Amino acid sequence: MSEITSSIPLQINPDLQEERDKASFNVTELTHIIYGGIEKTKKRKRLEKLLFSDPFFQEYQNVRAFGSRSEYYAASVKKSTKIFKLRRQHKWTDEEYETVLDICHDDLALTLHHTMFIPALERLATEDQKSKWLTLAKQYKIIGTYAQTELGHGTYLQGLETTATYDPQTREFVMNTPTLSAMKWWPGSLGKSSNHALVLATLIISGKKYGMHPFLVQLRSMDDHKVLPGVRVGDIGAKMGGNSVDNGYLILDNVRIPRNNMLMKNAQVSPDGKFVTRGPSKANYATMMLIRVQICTMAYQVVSSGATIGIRYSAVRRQSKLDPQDREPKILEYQTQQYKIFPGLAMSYAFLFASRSLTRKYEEAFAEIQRGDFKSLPELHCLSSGLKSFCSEHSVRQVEIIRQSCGGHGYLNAAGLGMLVNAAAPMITVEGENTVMYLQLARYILKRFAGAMSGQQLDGSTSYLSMDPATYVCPVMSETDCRNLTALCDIYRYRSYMTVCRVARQVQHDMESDMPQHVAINKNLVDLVRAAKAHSYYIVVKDFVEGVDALVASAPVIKVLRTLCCFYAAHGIAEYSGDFLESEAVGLHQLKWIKNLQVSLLGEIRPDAVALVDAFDYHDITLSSALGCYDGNAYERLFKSTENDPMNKEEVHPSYYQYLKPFMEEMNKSKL
Ligand SMILES: CCCCC/C=C\C/C=C\C/C=C\C/C=C\C/C=C\CCCCC(=O)SCCNC(=O)CCNC(=O)[C@H](O)C(C)(C)COP(=O)(O)OP(=O)(O)OC[C@H]1O[C@@H](n2cnc3c(N)ncnc32)[C@H](O)[C@@H]1OP(=O)(O)O
Ligand SMILES: Cc1cc2nc3c(=O)[nH]c(=O)nc-3n(C[C@H](O)[C@H](O)[C@H](O)COP(=O)(O)OP(=O)(O)OC[C@H]3O[C@@H](n4cnc5c(N)ncnc54)[C@H](O)[C@@H]3O)c2cc1C
Repeated sequence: MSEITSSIPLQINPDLQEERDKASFNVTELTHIIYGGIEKTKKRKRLEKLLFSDPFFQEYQNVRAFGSRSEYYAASVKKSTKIFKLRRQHKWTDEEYETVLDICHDDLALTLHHTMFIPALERLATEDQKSKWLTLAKQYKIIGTYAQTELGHGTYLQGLETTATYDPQTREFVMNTPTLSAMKWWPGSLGKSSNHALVLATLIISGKKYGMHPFLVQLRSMDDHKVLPGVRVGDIGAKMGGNSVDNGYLILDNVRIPRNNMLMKNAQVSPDGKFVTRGPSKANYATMMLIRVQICTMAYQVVSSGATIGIRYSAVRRQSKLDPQDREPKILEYQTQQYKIFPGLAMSYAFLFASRSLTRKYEEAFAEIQRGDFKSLPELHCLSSGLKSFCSEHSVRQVEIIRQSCGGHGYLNAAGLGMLVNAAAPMITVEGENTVMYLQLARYILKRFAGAMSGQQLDGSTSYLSMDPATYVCPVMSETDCRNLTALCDIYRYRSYMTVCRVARQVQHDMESDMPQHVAINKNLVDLVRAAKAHSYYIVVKDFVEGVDALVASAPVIKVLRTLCCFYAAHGIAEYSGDFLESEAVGLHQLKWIKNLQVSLLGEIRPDAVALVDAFDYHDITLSSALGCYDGNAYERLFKSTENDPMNKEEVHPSYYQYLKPFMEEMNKSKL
């Protein structure tokens, strides 16, 4: 017993080293592909070194694990301000700053300032307004948030109740929260951190409503951070996760702001109260679309960090017996363990390619929109809505499966998986609740399908809806065909086509039976979401296949990525086999072959599993997991983590003197 210490061995756990030694490809080459080239990887490493040479970043992990809510929030404010100062000091570009946020985990108290406040100013303010407000925001001379959601409404933006009433006498807007349900509720960094908020409110001029518009409202004094007259603001309370962020409430009572505080890029109110719009009516929704695109990248980061922890731990954990003559095997040897974790590994690479492709499309469309050309907006809105929902839903579910696959230790905070699931869970809700976003996509698909039926030539992500289904023959004719990525992609495309076609016909049939449109739609909502999911799955598989096909890389890297891509596609068909059979994208024979392939691919991925997660190259501090550390010394790190546990500070806990001791004394004296 005396040999048991909590020090961490210097060497890599031999079980993990053994895995690294048998990798079939060069891990560094794949890391460069993931980060977009050698230079970017080097830059990230330099930034990591700079940040983590400061002991604060290590100490922060302890506060996060063991501190009170208030201590965690304070440490997170400190972390945010440290990063802001480093940014100024080192003159980081936006890209370098984004890299730093990725390295740091997205749990900064002031995160909304960067993720939403600044992008909203960039998208919604006029050039004059930008030169004032954006400059101040970028220099951290004001700290802001994006206050849209209310207690009564988050999804239905037309139902927002906060009002901005124009007063032409004083040339001001009067901001009001008319009811309890109108109070802003949820905005991040609102409760305690921000001194300004971009408040989304219904514009009223001379008693007439003009829809939702953005207004910049100062909330707190710039001298002492005290709340300004007419403003009530506070934190909404502890959440399942993300407790470093002060999501807040806000009540405005006749708060007057100058006319110029309405962000007027898309619509203007003249001094005498005339309302003029420019561009499409949804132009003020622009910031949400950006974040939806970013959530796909976050989903990649979430699932790839979960897979890293699960796979490294499974390579060092030994349990039970496979061969009765042999020692206990690594749990990674069990086929069932591989079946729990490898879908998350394959999904990581699928989402890497899908989020990259979506980001590229977003950047192209954004450049067009800046030039006043809005033609790509509907396609981009629907693509980003669908992929945001798909990637968040699948990544959160998969990380929870990985957490369960780590047995009891997966339940400890020190494992990092529970925290990851809880921090990532809101991706399903924020920036448009997933079902609602799938329905936005479904609405678009139905319109495009109707267009295709009337002979329109479609382009973009829905172009396949012009296909003639009669020409479809399942491209998998034999077991070997199942490895053909194009064939697998065709199966997804046809499944999507048939799912869309079925629901479109049903809606049309219901409407022709004299059902009002809204009744017909509501009667088919479940199938509409199914169609949006089938379409999104097809897009992700297509992006993965096309991404791998376009790669310029060594043969071993291409081979391992093709294997993962094949597994990702085969696994999806096996998991949703009912849908694929129902749509006749595959028959029973093909399904059997694809299921067999899926299982045999587990064994092919197995030797490269650790190398494939090493390629994500997450720093130990970023991963923040005793189970997933690079050196594989999971038990030592778990034991070490107990040193910081305040419960272990005293040999005898104060509660003993307060409660247990008197209780024991009473029990011992008792005659019963
Ligand atoms: C180891 C490495 C580290 C790993 C760890 C990594 C990360 C850390 C771990 C975890 C972190 C992960 C997650 C973090 C969690 C939280 C995230 C943090 C911050 C996020 C901030 C969140 C901020 C917010 O939520 S802000 C509020 C967002 N609110 C919404 O999104 C509201 C949703 N509602 C709407 O958008 C709309 O109401 C609507 C549903 C679209 C309906 O709108 P409506 O006006 O009613 O329109 P209608 O349906 O009638 O449609 C009309 C028409 O318009 C078209 N339309 C709609 N929207 C748009 C648009 N945006 N652009 C273009 N066109 C649009 C629509 O299609 C219709 O068109 P048509 O008429 O059919 O042609
Ligand atoms: C961690 C976190 C951070 C946030 N940060 C911000 C922020 O910074 N700023 C901000 O403004 N907001 C923020 N929000 C709010 C967030 O944007 C909303 O919660 C989100 O848009 C969902 O809206 P809701 O809460 O009104 O959900 P609801 O719309 O009430 O959803 C409840 C249920 O109703 C269903 N439903 C609703 N409408 C329909 C429909 N039309 N068809 C079918 N089903 C429907 C949904 O599918 C869901 O199942 C945050 C939320 C969270 C959890």
